This record gives sequence, structure tokens and C-alpha cells, in this order.
Amino acid sequence: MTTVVKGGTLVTADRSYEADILIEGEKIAAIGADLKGDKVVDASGAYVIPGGIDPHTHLEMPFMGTTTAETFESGTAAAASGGTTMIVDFVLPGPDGSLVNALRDWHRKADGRICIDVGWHVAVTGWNETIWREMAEVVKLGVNTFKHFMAYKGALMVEDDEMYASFSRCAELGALPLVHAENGDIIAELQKKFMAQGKTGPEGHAHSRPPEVEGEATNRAIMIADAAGVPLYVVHVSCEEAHEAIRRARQKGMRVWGEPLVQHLTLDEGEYFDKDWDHAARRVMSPPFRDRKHQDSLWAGLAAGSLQVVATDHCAFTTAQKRMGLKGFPSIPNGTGGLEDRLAVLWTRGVETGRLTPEEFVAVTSTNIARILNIYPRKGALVPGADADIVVWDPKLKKTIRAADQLSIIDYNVFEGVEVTAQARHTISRGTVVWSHGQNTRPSAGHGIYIPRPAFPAASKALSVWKELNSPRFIHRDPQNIPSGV
Ligand SMILES: NC(=O)NCCC(=O)O
Ligand SMILES: [Zn+2]
Ligand SMILES: [Zn+2]
Repeated sequence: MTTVVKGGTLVTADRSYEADILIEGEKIAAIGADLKGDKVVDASGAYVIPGGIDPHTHLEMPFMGTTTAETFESGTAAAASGGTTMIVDFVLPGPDGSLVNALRDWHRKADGRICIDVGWHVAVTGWNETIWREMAEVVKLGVNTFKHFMAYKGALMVEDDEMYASFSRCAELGALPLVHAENGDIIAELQKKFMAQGKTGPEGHAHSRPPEVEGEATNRAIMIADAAGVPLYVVHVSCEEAHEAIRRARQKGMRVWGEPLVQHLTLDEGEYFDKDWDHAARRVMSPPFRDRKHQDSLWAGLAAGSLQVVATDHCAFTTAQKRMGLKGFPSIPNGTGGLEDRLAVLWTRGVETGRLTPEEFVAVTSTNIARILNIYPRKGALVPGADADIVVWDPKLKKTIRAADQLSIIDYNVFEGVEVTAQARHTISRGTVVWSHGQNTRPSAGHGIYIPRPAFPAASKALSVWKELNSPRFIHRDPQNIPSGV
């Protein structure tokens, strides 16, 4: 059985051109003019892009005394309808602290239920010999990224020495450390201060996490990565202070990547000052939304290449769950949604405004992260041999985002009322059309598979060779030439 995606303009990270794509089974078999197949997917008047990859989701994740309401089934169905064909979800160790058991747990939740492909990042939330040993097992199981939280004091947060140890282990294993960069100690102090002053509303969340807190932690994480001799990926970069740290590190020749979220690019901190408690609490996430100055910085970083990936950090709680924080903002579960709307909102606010070219859009939604995560060109590319993860992207398909219409099971949408000018006409995942606009069908659970990602020692090796060449020199001195002490 073959399928031809016919009559569209292919857009990849490096060029746009007219061609058909022939799919055989799960793979792209050929790209060219006038291709024939058993079945035709109409792409006339549309762009044809590599399926979106969202490298930052939290589905069915226990967090802050509850569990994210978005399931692997609903979250991946929502993703497919929005043109995303792969997510990478965060695995958190449970009470036994085992990374390997946590990985098994995530497979148990996802296997047979996912509509599109998944990969995992595993969180390192402490440090001991078991974690050191299990990191190697996790890498063998196809995970090449480890996440470190510098915030959430008393829960997930790691100290600097633990981060240094884990980053060094990543360097040995050819894995990439990721960081949530916010100074957790200072946030905890500011939370206590505002609560003591009776400032308990959701806006306290934003006030207790100013940009300086993020900028400091980003600088610190970069310094620790440099000391450990490992590249670094900074998740949810929300402000100029963090972006500046990444820019500076890259100018110095360091391999540091930054990931803004579509929410931080488009939504304003003013949301937290809404008189409606539910409205504000639904938007509580870390780092918080910022003002226009920071948004401009993030857009500029994407265009200039100092930031590389746009994700969502989809960590979705219902309104009822958000109300766990009615007595004080520190108890509002942190997280928002966006998985379903990432491509449409980014296209509308990015490409339609001229801030991004269509090629840059493909780079930041798919190709760059496929390369960073070492799954390129299986994912993130339109080339023969790649997985046929393809989106027919219709630049004339408008809609107004409404929670009432979404596939996500959350009872609201932070983009409610936003008008988007483009959407997925068809989403193809490994050769199967899993979503077609206007056909009232739901992507089928069980289609998605786990995509293992091999370690990528090249970057660490390059760094260690360079570090060795430039290492501090220690001098051997003949004991006879050393003065004896007084
Ligand atoms: N971002 C957020 O508020 N929640 C998800 C967990 C995290 O990534 O920090
Ligand atoms: Zn985070
Ligand atoms: Zn997250």
C-alpha cells in the first residue's frame, strides 16, 4: 500500500519547493514530480512540512500533590490534531527514587494508548550511587537526556554539587543535561514573604519568580555545564535575562541550546492580574508569563538562532485542580496547556507577522530538536528513508481557538479566543493519516510507538578534547627545589 501527498509546497528547515511525496509503509520512499500511489492525500494550495515535535510535555504526571489531568491518549490525540507527530515527555522518579522503575511506569501509562510517537527525558532529582549506575541503564534503554530542576525546593530541586555530578555523568555517557533554570531558594523566600503579607492571589506567583531569578540560574547552569564539560539544553526560557546568558555562552563557543514556549512568546503577565481568580490561576506556570520586552527578546532569539526550539511544556490541570491553591498561590499546581495549538499559534503570530520565515518555523518546531535529540533524519526531515511524519499545513484554514472544540480534556484553554490563520489539513504519522480536518474522527490510541534515542558522544568528546588541550597546567617540581616550611 502506497500513498502520495500530492500538489503541495514542501517546506523544510533549509528550503521550499514544489514536489509530491511517495510513502511506502511507514517511510518516505521518494520525493519528486508527478508521483503515483494507491492513495492520494491532497496538498494542493498547502504547505507540506515535517510533523511537529514537542520536546516538553508532562502527561499523567504526579506533581504538586495531584496528577496532570491530560492523559497519554487525550494529549497525543490533541497533539495530532494540531500537526504534532512526536512528543518527548518527562519521566519523574517515584518514591523509591529509581530511574529505571520510573521509566517502566511511564511505559505502562503510555504503551497502547498513544496516538503519535513518544520519547522520554528522565529527571535526576537527587544524587547517589544508584542514580549514577541507573543513568547508564536509562541510556541503554534509549534515553539520551536528563532533566534537572533548579526550582521546586523541597521536592524536585537539586543542589549545585548534585547537578555537577549528574552533568559529569552525562558527559561520560554521551547524554545531554536539561535544566529548569530558576533559583529555587529565592523563590521559596519570596513566596513566604508574600504569603506572610497576606498577598495570596495568583499574581503572587509571577511576583515571586522575577526574570532575575531565572537569569541567575541560567548563568549558573551554564557555568556548571562548562565545568563538567557537557553541552546544555535550557527548557522554557521565558525572559531576556536567561536568553542573554545563553547568547553569551554561545558567543563564547559553548554548546548551549534554549527552548522558549509558545505561551511565553504570545501571552502576557497581565493575565495574572485578571480579577477572575480562575482565569489567573489557570495560567500559573513556571516561569510565569512575562511582558512585551521579554517576548520581543525571545522572538528575536528564534530569528537570530540564539534560541532554537519552540515547545509547550504541556502540563495541564483542570480548574478544580488549580483551586487547590485558593488559600495561597504556592499551592496552585504549576502548568498550562498548548500541545494542540502550538503550530497554529506560532504560525499566526510568527510567520504571518514576518517574525519567522516558513523555513524557520519548520526548524524551530521540528528539525532543530530532532537534531539536538539525535533522531534526525528519522524525524524532523522530509527525505527518502525518514519516517513518514508529514503535515499538510493549510495556510488558509482559519479558526478561533475554543476549549469547547478541543481534543484536550482540560476544561479551558489559555489561548481561548485567539484567532489562528492556519491549521493542519492532514496529519500523517509513520505513513498513516491519523487526523484530517473537518472529518470528525479521533486519532486512534495505540498507533504511536516509543522512539529510542541513542547517546551522542560526539559533542561531549569534542568538548573533552578541547578541555584537555586547554586544561589547567600542574607543574611537577623536584622536592629539592621546594623550600621547606618554617
Ligand atoms: N512549567 C510548569 O509550570 N510546570 C511543569 C513542570 C515544569 O516544567 O517546571
Ligand atoms: Zn520546568
Ligand atoms: Zn516542564
